[in-house]
Amino acid sequence: MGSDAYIQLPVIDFSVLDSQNPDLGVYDSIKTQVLESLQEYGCFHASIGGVSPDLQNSVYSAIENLFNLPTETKSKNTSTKMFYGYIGNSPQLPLYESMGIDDPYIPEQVQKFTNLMWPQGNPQVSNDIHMYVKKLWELNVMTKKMVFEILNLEMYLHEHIELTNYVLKLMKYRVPEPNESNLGLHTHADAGVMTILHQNDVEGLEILTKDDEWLKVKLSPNLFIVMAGETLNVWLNGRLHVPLHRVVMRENKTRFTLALFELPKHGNTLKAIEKMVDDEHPLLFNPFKYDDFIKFHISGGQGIENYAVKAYCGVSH
Ligand SMILES: O=C(O)CCC(=O)C(=O)O
Ligand SMILES: [Fe+2]
Repeated sequence: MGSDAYIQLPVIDFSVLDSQNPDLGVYDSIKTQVLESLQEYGCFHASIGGVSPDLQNSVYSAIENLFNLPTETKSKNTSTKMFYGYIGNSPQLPLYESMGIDDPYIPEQVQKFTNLMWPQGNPQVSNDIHMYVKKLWELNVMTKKMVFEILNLEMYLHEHIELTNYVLKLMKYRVPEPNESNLGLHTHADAGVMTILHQNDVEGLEILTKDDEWLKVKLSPNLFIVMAGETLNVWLNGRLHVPLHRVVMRENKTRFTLALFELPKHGNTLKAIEKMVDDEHPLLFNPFKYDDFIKFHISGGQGIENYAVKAYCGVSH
């Protein structure tokens, strides 16, 4: 399986905002591009400053080393979030392996993880991962701020920042055996708020467009993929497109990727921002408790085209 054509994702340059006095016109133009891309594709490619090729290489070589550790060691990686501790040898996804770090923008959290994996410690890797995550986190925060601003929801931003936290996921996809399917990760929409994704060296990510066409995402080592999740669309009452995507392994090479997920905190109720609901935009999702949704998700209650949140609380009109 797999697609042949590439998606032409918009490339948005955030690095111009790094200067002390960014031009307001430039800021506004980026904001518009962000919203339009998320409405049309549910994602875009972002170019950011501050991630040197050296940093990138050292983070990916650390990821490779991490996955080479014994399964017993890797299994020590747990998360307060369901699906974000160590996953490997899954019969449904035999090519896929992953580890997660909770709240990775806190240096001590990354250190806790590296100390668990390398009991003698590994400050270099811990620092590199933290530095890298900080950049991805800044990109996430900026994107969310821009989306709220352009939809005139500034006054709701702070409250919605408080509703979420973050997990960094490190992923490995092995090369399929000759008799195995090349599906690395099944079709899904990200259930959280927003995902910042990076594929380093080997392609594999594919996105279903609004026209129902599966297209490959081109490998761009210097660009990050920003993707909307279903929770963001619950808040915004469906203003964005949330893309279904999957991973297909077509190259004869092990694939490593990295993703920063912004997820609702446990215990929270998620619902549309009132201002986003009116005659023209009837309510699309019933308010729901995130923990109840997770239970539903684990029980495999997905259904409707792999949009798990929509399957759980979507309103039928
Ligand atoms: O590895 C990838 O490129 C995609 C991973 C992904 O979609 C996910 O973990 O939700
Ligand atoms: Fe995903």
